[in-house]
Amino acid sequence: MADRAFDPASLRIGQGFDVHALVEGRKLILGGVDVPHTRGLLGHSDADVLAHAVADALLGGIRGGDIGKLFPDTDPAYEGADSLKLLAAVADKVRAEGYDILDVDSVIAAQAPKLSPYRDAMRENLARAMGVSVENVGVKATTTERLGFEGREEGISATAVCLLCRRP
Ligand SMILES: Nc1ccn([C@@H]2O[C@H](COP(=O)(O)O)[C@@H](O)[C@H]2O)c(=O)n1
Ligand SMILES: C[C@@]1(CO)OP(=O)(O)OP(=O)(O)OC[C@H]1O
Repeated sequence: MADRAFDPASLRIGQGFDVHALVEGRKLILGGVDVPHTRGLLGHSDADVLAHAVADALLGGIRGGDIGKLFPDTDPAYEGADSLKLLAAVADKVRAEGYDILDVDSVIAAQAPKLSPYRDAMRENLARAMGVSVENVGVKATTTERLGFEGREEGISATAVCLLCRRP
């Protein structure tokens, strides 16, 4: 790391969190992956709770509000929107503000279905959307041991953190 000297004041962290309800008759899209399941997430967009949490983490890092401010859920333009495209637009905004995306990590809280088979595909989709290496994108999954709304399979939540660096 000796050759990677940087001004610590150029670093920013961001945190994002999102929840969507599980309902019948919707696809379950997580990190851009169409996960086979009996129910899917309800939302104005494709309700990709993971992509939304990551987008909000990026926006937190630049103190840029949140995705609801950028892409209002009252705007028909975002009805059924591909959330990876919204995430790509947010990543472009981060770079336009003078920041590079160094690292992103995330957790999905879902009692079901089993998500580990889709983890790497989600990482690849998120990385491509943000224009970063897949090595710099983490996705994890946890149940909540049947506790809370995720545990009762009423919904799925996701949380994400990111590290940004202002270009010199
Ligand atoms: N929807 C999920 C939830 C969990 N996993 C994987 O199972 C592991 C154990 O989960 P616990 O909640 O019992 O700690 C977890 O670390 C994940 O690898 C999963 O794939 N999909
Ligand atoms: C993604 C957006 C797009 O209108 O809508 P939803 O899919 O409803 O998702 P949510 O996280 O509730 O709000 C953010 C909105 O920007």
